[in-house]
Amino acid sequence: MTKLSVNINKIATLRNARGGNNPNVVKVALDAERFGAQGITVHPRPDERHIRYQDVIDLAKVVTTEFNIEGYPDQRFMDLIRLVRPAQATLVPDPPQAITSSSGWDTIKHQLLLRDIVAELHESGTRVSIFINPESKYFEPAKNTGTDRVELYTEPYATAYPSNKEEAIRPYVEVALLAKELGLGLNAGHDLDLHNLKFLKESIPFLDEVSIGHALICDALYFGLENTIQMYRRQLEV
Ligand SMILES: CC(=O)[C@@H](O)[C@H](O)COP(=O)(O)O
Ligand SMILES: NCC(=O)COP(=O)(O)O
Repeated sequence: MTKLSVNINKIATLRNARGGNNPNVVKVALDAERFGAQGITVHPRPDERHIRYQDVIDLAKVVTTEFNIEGYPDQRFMDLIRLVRPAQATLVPDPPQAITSSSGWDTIKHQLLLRDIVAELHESGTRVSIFINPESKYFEPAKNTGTDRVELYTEPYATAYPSNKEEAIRPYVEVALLAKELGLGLNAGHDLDLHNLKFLKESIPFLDEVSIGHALICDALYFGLENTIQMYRRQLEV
């Protein structure tokens, strides 16, 4: 079964726009779980443009599905993970000023750094996933870091999907089979939506988890959050 983890970054974007507490990030997370989300994902960025570090602390107390915290493993991020001990930490190589995530790790260049980070996170009892591009050269070095999973960066797939879905999925199937051979768990995320999700799942049926935020929250403006989460869940029931 492929789990749907709902990324609620953009709920915090809307809340921060007016400076109050509406929408309430904790309430939305609990409602999302009640509506069928099998995980909650947040990405506290250093400038706290959306999810704040305090949000993470508050959410950790109440989330009952899998809590997945994404981010660059600087000291503040590592201290946060050690404090809240989420089910999963997803390491992303984003610089502080990045408008959004735009690449996976160079696990060749950063293998030793990542190996130490993974070991430290394992001490907190947290599963580790490493954000990765669909390039086979990065997968054995990723395995050598000791990470439990990798998360396929799916923006290139989403961009290419409308013009040629068979070509778009090809590198992802190749590296997914390699990950499986290496004994790596497999997540996927970024720019997944109601158009491209089903084909990804059909092509890689052994995906452990997809984390979806931007498109899902946008869809919820039209279909409602409960209906939207159910619509995304149905895309994964192939
Ligand atoms: C790592 C990734 O691809 C996304 O989870 C990321 O959290 C998106 O961040 P923004 O919501 O800040 O665009
Ligand atoms: N790891 C991907 C994620 O959590 C959400 O990415 P997006 O759906 O907001 O692009």
